[in-house]
Amino acid sequence: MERIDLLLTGIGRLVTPQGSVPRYGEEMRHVLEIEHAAIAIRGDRIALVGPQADVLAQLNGAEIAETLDAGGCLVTPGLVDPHTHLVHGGSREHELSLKRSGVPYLDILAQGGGILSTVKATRAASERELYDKAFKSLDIMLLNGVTTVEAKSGYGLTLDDERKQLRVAKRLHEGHPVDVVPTFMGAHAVPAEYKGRSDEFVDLLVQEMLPEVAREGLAEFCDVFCEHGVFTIQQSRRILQEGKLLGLIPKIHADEIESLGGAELAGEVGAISAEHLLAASDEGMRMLAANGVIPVLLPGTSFNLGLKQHARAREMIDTFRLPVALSTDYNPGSCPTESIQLIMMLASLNLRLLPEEIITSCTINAAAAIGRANDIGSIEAGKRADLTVFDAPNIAYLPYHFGINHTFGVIKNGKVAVWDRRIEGRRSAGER
Ligand SMILES: N=CN[C@@H](CCC(=O)O)C(=O)O
Ligand SMILES: [Zn+2]
Repeated sequence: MERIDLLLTGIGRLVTPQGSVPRYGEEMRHVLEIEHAAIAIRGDRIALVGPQADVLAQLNGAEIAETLDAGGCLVTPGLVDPHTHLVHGGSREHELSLKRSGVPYLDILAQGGGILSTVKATRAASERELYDKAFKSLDIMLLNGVTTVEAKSGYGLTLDDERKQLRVAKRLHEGHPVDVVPTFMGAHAVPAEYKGRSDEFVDLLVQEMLPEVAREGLAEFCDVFCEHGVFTIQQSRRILQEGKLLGLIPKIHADEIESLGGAELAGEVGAISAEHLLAASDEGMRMLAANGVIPVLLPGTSFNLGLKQHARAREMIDTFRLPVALSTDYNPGSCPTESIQLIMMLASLNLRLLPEEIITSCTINAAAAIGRANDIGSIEAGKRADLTVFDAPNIAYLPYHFGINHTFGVIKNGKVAVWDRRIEGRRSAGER
């Protein structure tokens, strides 16, 4: 056996989905569970995983640079957050009372607030300010156990301001332990200067913004807010198809508030994922399934907007055999939280997902929603050594004991990124 850089022992329970593709329907419940496990890491890769006795036997005679005892904690793959609006200026607590008095989300946007208020703040912010603010959010995500995050632009809405957001995302990827995956979302809202002229804004997007973003390699995905009063099905189709021709993989905010046919469009254009989907039709869900589109559900958003309706996750899994993923949708308007563990709780409460389905949704299926299921999302030899260590006896405990952060440790790219001294306390307590 070659040299091992890091050996993680004393894992009370290891839970992981398996494979390099999304888990569909009832497969989402099939996770591997190993008690008293260990993981050997070489460089940024997992070299060995299994029951501790087996791993130690296989390592017999190997040089081990560092050994860490997980103190009997629960270990899962590093969590993946595949839908965030990470980079933005300002915040929108000034809209809270308006929202709570019953003014709908889309009405606030139509009045020039909502997303457009964050557009003003983002345009006014320097690259440094955007970087520092997003860096803090990434710290919170990491401390919550997240190791990879998708980040959308969409608060610039001019070529230069969109490029500014995407450049910040790139620098964050380089400068923060959490990996940041960039998505161009110039079609997030029609900016004030194009009010009533949305087709002209779409021309600008297609003719100038998309080609430049693709030319500079600033994004992997292209996303559109397809919604009543924002971008129509026809406009969304045009943007996503043009983006696809330029090598940007389609994603879509679909059927969040009204059933417009966004899920159907996701299937038609071959999107990698469709997001929200509260109002998706049966035909829409059938189209997602027929075209391998991953539904990314955002229960924090429906919760925070006070909506009675939730995405029909049980039907998606049980009837349509879809590979559901979960995400925070972290953004300053509809879901101002970085806490993926809150989302786990809401997925249990409002989407009726089982603990195994929740773990799968936050790991391998979330990784697949950003095209990375072959690299992250499970604990297997050869995969990236991204691991989250929880102070919990099992995975059901995570959504059960809610409102707190269970994460005690995070290994990112084979390196210790978070290690709470309370792990040591757990170990000594276990030994007594
Ligand atoms: N729905 C559109 N976009 C975001 C919200 C953005 C905002 O309100 O600033 C979402 O995914 O919920
Ligand atoms: Zn969103």
